[in-house]
Amino acid sequence: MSGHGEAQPMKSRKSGPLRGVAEVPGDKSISHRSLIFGAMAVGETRITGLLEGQDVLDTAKAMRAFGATVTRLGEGAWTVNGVGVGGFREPEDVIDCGNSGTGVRLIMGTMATAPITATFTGDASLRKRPMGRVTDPLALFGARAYGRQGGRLPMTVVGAANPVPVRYALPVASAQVKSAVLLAGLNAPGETVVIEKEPTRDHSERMLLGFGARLSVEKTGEGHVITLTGQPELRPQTVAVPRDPSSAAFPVCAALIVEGSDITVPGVSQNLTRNGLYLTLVEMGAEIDFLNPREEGGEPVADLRVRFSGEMKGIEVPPERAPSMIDEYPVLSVVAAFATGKTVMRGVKELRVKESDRIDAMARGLEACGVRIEEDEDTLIVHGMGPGGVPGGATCATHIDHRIAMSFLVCGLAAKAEIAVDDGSPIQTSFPVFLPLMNGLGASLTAG
Ligand SMILES: O=C(O)C1=C[C@@H](OP(=O)(O)O)[C@@H](O)[C@H](O)C1
Ligand SMILES: C=C(OP(=O)(O)O)C(=O)O
Repeated sequence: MSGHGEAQPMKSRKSGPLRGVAEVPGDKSISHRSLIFGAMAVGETRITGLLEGQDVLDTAKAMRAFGATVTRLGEGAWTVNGVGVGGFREPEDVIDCGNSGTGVRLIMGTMATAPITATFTGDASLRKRPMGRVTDPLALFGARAYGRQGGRLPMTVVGAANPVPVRYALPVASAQVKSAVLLAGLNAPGETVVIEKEPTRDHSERMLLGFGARLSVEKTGEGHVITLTGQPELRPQTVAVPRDPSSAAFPVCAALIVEGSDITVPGVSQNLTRNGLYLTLVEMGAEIDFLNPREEGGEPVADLRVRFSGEMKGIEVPPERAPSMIDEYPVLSVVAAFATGKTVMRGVKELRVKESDRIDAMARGLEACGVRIEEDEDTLIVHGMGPGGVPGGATCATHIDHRIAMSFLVCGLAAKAEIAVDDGSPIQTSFPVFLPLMNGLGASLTAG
């Protein structure tokens, strides 16, 4: 949906201890990929635990527009009957990816090596985000893209009728760009190679192997060298989507700052390309037990028992950890505001090109709540005020950004005075049950 509907103000206020089990929904990255890889396989892919957030629903709709049959059987249970690698048909209308950078960039990659043309758009947030990072490597395959100034949506992509394979070193640490190149490489003859200096989330690599593609990852001095053999026949899979560690971050961080809390969050990914927040919280002194380690849906997971941690201290977050926690900096900056001492987050300029400029959104909102912030282009520094020390009492702007909305609502659960957000509706994109789930643990969150 290109509009995100009417603004939905929300509020949170100081809460009693959070208690209970927080069963967060399915992983957003893996949900998008199950639909897209399912659409490129021949036969029926069965998915359970699919995240039914708006971002993923928009990808499901797009897969239908390109010719796949996508069916919802029940809550989180979906099937995709794919058209095969290179089998996308030309959509009859504009593809609207709503709020989703992952959706639009992965789908552009997928159609870029098919002999079809598609026009993409999104909501006011997505239309501001840079697409050149994806269309530049797609041009090497022979695709052409015509967008607005600065490589913005709406944008028309003309797929390459005779694609050539590509060797591409990622100029930014981005799993979306890596995945777009790999997806384009699927329908190019020969070997497509992607080189990433810093490892980013590896769901595309894991899932491509699962769907039967020939892919290898070599760790070299240049970084990870990923080699994909083009034009495989992908085999349909049964995908059990694990829970989303980026959504789990919100109840986890809330429990760490709300006095007396003791919650369990089952099935949180321990994938090394996703677990940076959890390492960071432990370094800050968080009381987190990682229980019952096991595999679920092809991902290493553990059950997290999380208790209020009064004694957390500010730290320097290692910049090389950024890709493994890129979506978690907003909520980490809230925990940092309740820690003692300063938390320094460097190497985070990618945050400026997410659903909003997340450095600016967190800095302005935390300042409005009485927290001292320092920032530059690539850095966010939060001066902690200690347990319960954040004054609050502000309305924070969310800029059509679900993570900003949820972060300030978490902040309000432990601040001295109520915190409001101007628009919580974007929460629907990734965590539609956020309000009832948090309130079920004892949080005081209200809409309206
Ligand atoms: O590949 C993915 O599923 C994602 C990659 C990340 O984006 P970048 O590739 O822009 O870092 C992340 O922020 C996004 O939420 C999901
Ligand atoms: C950055 C995010 O998503 P996307 O890029 O898919 O819009 C996110 O979910 O935090």
